[in-house]
Amino acid sequence: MSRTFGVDSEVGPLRTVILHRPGNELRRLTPRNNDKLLFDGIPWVGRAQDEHDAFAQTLRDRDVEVLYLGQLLTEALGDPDARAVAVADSTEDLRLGDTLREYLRGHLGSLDPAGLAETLMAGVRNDEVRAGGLVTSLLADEDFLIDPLPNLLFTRDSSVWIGGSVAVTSLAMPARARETQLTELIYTFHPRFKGVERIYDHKLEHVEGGDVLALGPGVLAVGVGERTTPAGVERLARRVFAKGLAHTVLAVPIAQQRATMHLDTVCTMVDVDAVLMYPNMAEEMRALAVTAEGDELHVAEPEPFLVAAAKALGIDTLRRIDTGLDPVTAEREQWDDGNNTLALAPRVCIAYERTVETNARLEEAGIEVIRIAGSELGSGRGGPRCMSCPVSREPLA
Ligand SMILES: NC(=O)NCCC[C@H](N)C(=O)O
Repeated sequence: MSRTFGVDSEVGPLRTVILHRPGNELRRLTPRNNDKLLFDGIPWVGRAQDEHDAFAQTLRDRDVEVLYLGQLLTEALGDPDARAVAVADSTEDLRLGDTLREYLRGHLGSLDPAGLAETLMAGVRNDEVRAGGLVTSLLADEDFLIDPLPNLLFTRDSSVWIGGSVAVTSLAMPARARETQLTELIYTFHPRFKGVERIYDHKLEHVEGGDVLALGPGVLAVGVGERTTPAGVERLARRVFAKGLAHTVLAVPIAQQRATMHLDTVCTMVDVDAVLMYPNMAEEMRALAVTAEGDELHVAEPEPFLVAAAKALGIDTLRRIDTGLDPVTAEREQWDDGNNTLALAPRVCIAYERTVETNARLEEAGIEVIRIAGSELGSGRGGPRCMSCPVSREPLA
């Protein structure tokens, strides 16, 4: 089946999506490194894989094509130029020193595409290579020479499609920064994506895909908080305006804390005119509407988010459905990613089964909720939207 690229809304029928089946990179998590690697616990990897397989099957059952990041990376690394970039980029770290860097470059260069892809994702421990030399001897056995990337699971954050162009993002947390080296490789070297216009790259100001919501054709909302920076949204706005990919970017300040790390942890769209929102924050959420004024940016005064969004979309109101039932349930279910739904089409979404009250609210509002298990997947603090990067959605009729 041939499908074109492009995403101009949150809810247009989903056609193609990139997921990452969790693998050995999750087996690197220990109680000593899980905080730094942005996981709340140590997932049972086999069960996480089962849950993820069921998620992927749910998508296929609804006629969504599922691409896997690991597979795309392996295929991209079939190109010798891609391998050279991958080896150079993954060994830049100043912790390595010259001797170890040279050794590692030789080691990585000897791997086949699948082996190299696996190593780039799962990382390399000091005791897994017999490098020799001073740095090797001084590092502990369990020190990573190349850090593992357990958050690859959250493909939403490391690239985002805006119209028919893709933005390789710039991730703020050191534990995730290298993920975008991999998405950059995929979009540069994979035959499927050759020639696609790229409007952002991983060396620019921080922007994370979980903060970018395509509210409707021509309208983006971008959360600015723990991850995406004010300078990041400014840069992204300039780029999308220059390419005619949007007429309005709503910059939405969100609390700089883990519970609300991305805009999609507090707000996702479930219909062309309805959002699921975390009620404990909904009242105070504001947006600054940014539009183009020649080559400059025009920034409007802050307005309530729902008001600014409805105006930009040219509709009377954006309906709000609340996470949870009371403030405490809302707080628990927001933490468990009840907010983080993935729309398959207007009024159809995937949600974690555990966020019982939120799912009931959605159904009361006429939204079909397809429930998936996420007891293990959830330990990385991300839900169905975080775990998916839509590459193609049908335009809204
Ligand atoms: N869009 C999202 O909210 N993604 C979830 C990212 C979770 C990951 N452990 C992180 O802290 O970045």
